[in-house]
Amino acid sequence: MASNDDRVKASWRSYLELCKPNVVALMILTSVIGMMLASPTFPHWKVMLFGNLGIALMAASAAAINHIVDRKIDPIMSRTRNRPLAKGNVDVTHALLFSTILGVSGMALLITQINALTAWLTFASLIGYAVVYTLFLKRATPQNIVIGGLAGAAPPLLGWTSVTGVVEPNSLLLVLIIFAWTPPHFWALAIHRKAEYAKADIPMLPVTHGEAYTKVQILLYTLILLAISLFPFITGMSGYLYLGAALALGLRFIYWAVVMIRNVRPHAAINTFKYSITYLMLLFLALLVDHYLVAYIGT
Ligand code: HEM
Ligand SMILES: CC(C)=CCC/C(C)=C/CC/C(C)=C/COP(=O)(O)OP(=O)(O)O
Repeated sequence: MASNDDRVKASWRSYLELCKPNVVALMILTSVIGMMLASPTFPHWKVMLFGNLGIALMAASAAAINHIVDRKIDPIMSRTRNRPLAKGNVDVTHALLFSTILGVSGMALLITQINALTAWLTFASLIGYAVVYTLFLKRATPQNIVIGGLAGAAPPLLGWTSVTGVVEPNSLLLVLIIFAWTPPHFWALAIHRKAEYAKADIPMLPVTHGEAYTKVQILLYTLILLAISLFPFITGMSGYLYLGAALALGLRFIYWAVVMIRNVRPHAAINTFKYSITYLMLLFLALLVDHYLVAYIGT
């Protein structure tokens, strides 16, 4: 029999799971880097702490709403059937309350400690993901994740505006990178999980247009991504170290897209999905290292 302690731990874990912590962690890495690139000096500790905390709370709130909206389809797919609401470990009322607490405290932090622009842009991202994508687009069109991807791509912009209070062109470049990255990131997983999405009646691209078509789309987006990822170098935001990293990481992504199209390797789709996460992490770290290296060498 489970002890009281086990039950408490299980419920903590369930609430943590509602936040999609790994996804939010990578988002926060991109918002931290957005903050650091926004100014030549290191951002004020208050902006770093309250800005990222506010953005993380709002993203986690959106993730919890996603769990609530998807509670009927999550039990159908093996990847999601153990989620807290799908399993009944957390009920809708508690999840809604939890999401509201996260969202309201995130918004309060951003408005009082950061600035109104960042707060409202973050709120727009929350609505974009939790309502526009999850409630409508996900069930309506195979272009769901392309349009919905804009919400997930926002964190570097949110980090940037936390520091500057204004939307600047370079911050939009970072958004564009994640926007172009999202289709290959997600469609690789969707190919791997095609049968489950079909079973749940969700019109993901591999279900509606087939695997071969989706793989070509992935290749096209990885080519676009490689091109877009060079913009920070072209505009002078980053230097040669970043250029080298963007080229190497981008070519590796294209390699995986081609491996998928050639259909000669088992597990190519899931490996491409895993690589997409490594790609984004390393690309943003390269932006960061380059930024401080250039500043250091320049002094
Ligand atoms: C609309 C846009 C996006 C869609 C549809 C999408 C979809 C997904 C899905 C279905 C998973 C699998 C989750 C699981 O197995 O539990 C996943 C995992 C992941 N995604 Fe995304 N994603 C999107 C945007 C992003 C963004 C913007 C980031 C970060 C900047 C991100 C980072 C991750 C990470 C780190 C994982 C691994 C999670 C884990 O291992 O627990 N995703 N994504
Ligand atoms: C405020 C802000 C920055 C908001 C962004 C919030 C956020 C956590 C976006 C995550 C994107 C994501 C994991 C989409 C997958 O949803 P899915 O429903 O297709 O995947 P699932 O089946 O794994 O739930």
